[in-house]
Amino acid sequence: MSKKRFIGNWESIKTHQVPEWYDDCKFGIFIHWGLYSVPAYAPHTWELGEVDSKEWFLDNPYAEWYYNSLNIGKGHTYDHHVEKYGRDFKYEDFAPMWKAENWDPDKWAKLFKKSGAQYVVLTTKHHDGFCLYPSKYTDFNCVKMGPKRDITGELTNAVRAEGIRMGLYYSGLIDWQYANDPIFEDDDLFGTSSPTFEYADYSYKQMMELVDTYEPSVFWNDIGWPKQSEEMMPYFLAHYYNKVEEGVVNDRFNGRFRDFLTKEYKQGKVDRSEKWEMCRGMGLSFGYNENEGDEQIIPEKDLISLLVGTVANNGNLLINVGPKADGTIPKEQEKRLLALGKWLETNGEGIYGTRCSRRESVVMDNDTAVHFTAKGSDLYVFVDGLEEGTKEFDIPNIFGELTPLNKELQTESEKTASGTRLHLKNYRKDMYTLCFKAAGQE
Ligand SMILES: C[C@@H]1N[C@H](CN)[C@@H](O)[C@H](O)[C@@H]1O
Repeated sequence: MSKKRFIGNWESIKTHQVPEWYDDCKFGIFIHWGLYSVPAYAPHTWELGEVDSKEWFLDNPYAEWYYNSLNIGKGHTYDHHVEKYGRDFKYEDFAPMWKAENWDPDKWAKLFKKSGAQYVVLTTKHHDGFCLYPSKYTDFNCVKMGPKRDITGELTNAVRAEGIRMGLYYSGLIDWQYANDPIFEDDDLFGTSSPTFEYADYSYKQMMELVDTYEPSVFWNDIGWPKQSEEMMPYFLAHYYNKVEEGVVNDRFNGRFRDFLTKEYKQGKVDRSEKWEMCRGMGLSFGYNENEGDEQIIPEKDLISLLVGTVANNGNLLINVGPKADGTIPKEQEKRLLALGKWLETNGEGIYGTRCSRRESVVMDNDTAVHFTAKGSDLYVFVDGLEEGTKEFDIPNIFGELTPLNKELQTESEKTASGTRLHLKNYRKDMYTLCFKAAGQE
């Protein structure tokens, strides 16, 4: 079949279909790495959405917002900066300190492979405006200074060599090299961000050079798109889809278009009728935060539950890693990725390549949950949140044999008036969420 061609108008763009791969893959890894990884500091305060934006920005837990936390001139991060680096030390002064001296992109790619991730999304330019690729339009980039390497290029090659798709994040509306009024609340995000035609032109040209140079499978725009160039959006999207046939974009293009909806932590309206993706840090931050160790980040059990609950409701999970400035991934984050990968080795059949079941998730009275996925006529039943040593568990409205994907698990199924009672002989909590195949029962 000849390749579909798009032209730069909304009528053409709106014929774009979400490619199967994005529905099949279920799990990706976000990477926030940049100058903010040098100070690697934020207070461990709230999860996004827990407090209103006025409180949020004063003690921002996002370590990748270090620049703004200095710009507002108060709060924990500002006080920490003055004490450790001095009042006159500018954010840009971190650039020569970022060496990435221990960075081995192949090692990262192999870890991502072991985690079971099917795609990666790397920050190519976050809000601070520092580019993790040799942009033709600014020298404020990681080849001209700091690591003096094409981080995006090297990681793209390493990730693709492992058969994983590469996506790119770009901060479309905020670039503190073009507009850096301090942001004290959400309204400032959209009211004062990058108000010039100059920036609109700059960002359009950077997004095009990213597409042409790296041909990313995912173009993950953030915050929004400059109003001054909104009418250029269809041209960008047509160019992107013509260049990257299986490319997808998220929903952060001023609400004008999307291939998938996004949730960030618990923020964002999604429903299972449309493809969506949930992103979050392993802790409260995307960028590495020295205040987030093993105790402050999501436990393996909850990360696996998050994946299952997201996939069962038509979502992908994009879990973030925040590497250290030297290029190593914090041990506690690596541990979570390996736990995910080990669980997926056993239970991935009920995750990858599945679609939403016609059955919706059920929360049981003892706080356990039953989630469903489907693959053709086969149903996969996930039992989540069992206590250590649980001996039996009732699954409503499913009748017949339930075969555990975890071959270590010894079970017996007993038909009851309302469904199936599972007798679990040796459930251990390190088995995490259990998955059973109910052949032909979707
Ligand atoms: C994925 C996250 N998106 C938010 C904007 N909603 C950013 O402000 C944050 O730093 C991170 O990149």
